[in-house]
Amino acid sequence: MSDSLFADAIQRLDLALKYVSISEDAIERLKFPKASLRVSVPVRMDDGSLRIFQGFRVRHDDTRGPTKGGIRYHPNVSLDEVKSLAFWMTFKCAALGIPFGGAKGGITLNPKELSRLELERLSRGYIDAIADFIGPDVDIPAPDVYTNPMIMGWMMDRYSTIRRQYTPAVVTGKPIELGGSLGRNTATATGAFAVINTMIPKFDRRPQDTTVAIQGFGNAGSVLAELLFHAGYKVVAISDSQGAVYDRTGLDIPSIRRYRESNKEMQAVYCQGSVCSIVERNRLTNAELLALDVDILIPAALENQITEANVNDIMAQFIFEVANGPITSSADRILEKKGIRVFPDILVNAGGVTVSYFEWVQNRSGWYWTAEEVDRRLQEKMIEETEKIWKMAQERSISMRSAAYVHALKRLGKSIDAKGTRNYFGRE
Ligand SMILES: NC(=O)C1=CN([C@@H]2O[C@H](COP(=O)(O)OP(=O)(O)OC[C@H]3O[C@@H](n4cnc5c(N)ncnc54)[C@H](OP(=O)(O)O)[C@@H]3O)[C@@H](O)[C@H]2O)C=CC1
Ligand SMILES: O=C(O)CCC(=O)C(=O)O
Repeated sequence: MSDSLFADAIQRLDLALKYVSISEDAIERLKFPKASLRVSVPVRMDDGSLRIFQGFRVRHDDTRGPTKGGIRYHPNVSLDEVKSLAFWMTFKCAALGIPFGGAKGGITLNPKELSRLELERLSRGYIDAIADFIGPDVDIPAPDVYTNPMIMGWMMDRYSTIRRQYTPAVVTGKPIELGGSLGRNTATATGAFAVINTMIPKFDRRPQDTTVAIQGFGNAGSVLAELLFHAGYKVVAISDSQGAVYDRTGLDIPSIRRYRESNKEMQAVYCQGSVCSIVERNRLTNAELLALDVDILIPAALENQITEANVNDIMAQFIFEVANGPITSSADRILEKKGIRVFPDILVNAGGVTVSYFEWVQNRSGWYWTAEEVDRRLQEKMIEETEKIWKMAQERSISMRSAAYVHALKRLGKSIDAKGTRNYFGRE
């Protein structure tokens, strides 16, 4: 296996190309990001010192529209990671039929070590550094790991100041008061829940007989855990960066979420209460959670969690990828051979970007939708595209991942070819 995440991501493209005929030019184009920006962001810290942070923004492909993708604050952020995340965004938007290309951004840091004011200065400084690279018709950021609506609000405000124009459509996932969409904060989980509810009955399973383990209890994982709980699924294990907790009779997810919410320190940006300090019994490591004998495993934290090293420990029958890239391509091949059904990130977690698209449409039109309208359109989109991908997987006897890539590639290939080779590649 290659040690580069991007090289590994490209392997998914190569695999899907066996099942779809698109022009060589289009394929070549998709193997390289359109543009990558690396910036230094100087931040005056509360103690008066100056720290320089490394930031990135990568635009992978804009054939189908302005590029779109979140911004991550994490110690492991690198150009390789951001390129891969941008690549997946291109395929996610195409798989869902959203008129956007793919992008991603990030800053390398542990945001939990910064005060709220330091975070605000960092977020505004990042926008100062990338302002010429983004825009409502060019590239539109959103939240990802360890970023949230408050940070998106600061970013939108800073961009508007630079442009001397109120520009809500430059960023999505904003606070409602600054033009955010109802339903964006829960959209990733709601979309994943729609995929699970569409797929699980096809295997003659009922929620009440189905056990679930979820790695990651943030925006995506915690909301999804609660949706599954209310639908009758037995959520037996959850985790965060501190470790996992397990109860084979099922965890009371709403109480855990309520406890965390009520104990958030008022000034803290990141929730301080780990699930491990809330549920004190049956502690596990994250590695042990992945190996639990459950029906459904949901990685909802970071990439590269299931690799060749631990793939043979996996006992779940279904894996729904809420995180981006949680399974390496070599582990994926082994899971397929073992008959474990994997539902891919570019479909399962696409609810987030779908409602981001709705937010952008609302910002552009100045007409704001009700929560019911957002939810109705999200459900419609997620179920329709899940069914199309499932049908293709059945008809061609291929994995859901390959089917999702083929589905996306067909849309991408048509758009790339429609542009014409002369225009696109500068040929005479
Ligand atoms: N937010 C969105 O709209 C979308 C997110 N995604 C993807 O979903 C995944 C999660 O994102 P999101 O929920 O927004 O992020 P959050 O920042 O809200 O939450 C991240 C969660 O992952 C936990 N975590 C961090 N490191 C580890 C680790 N090493 N092992 C286990 N858990 C860990 C965190 O724990 P702790 O609280 O202890 O720090 C936290 O519970 C990411 O892959 C992201 O790219 C995909 C589409 C859209
Ligand atoms: O909402 C968006 O625009 C992008 C969300 C995101 O980063 C993702 O889907 O991975």
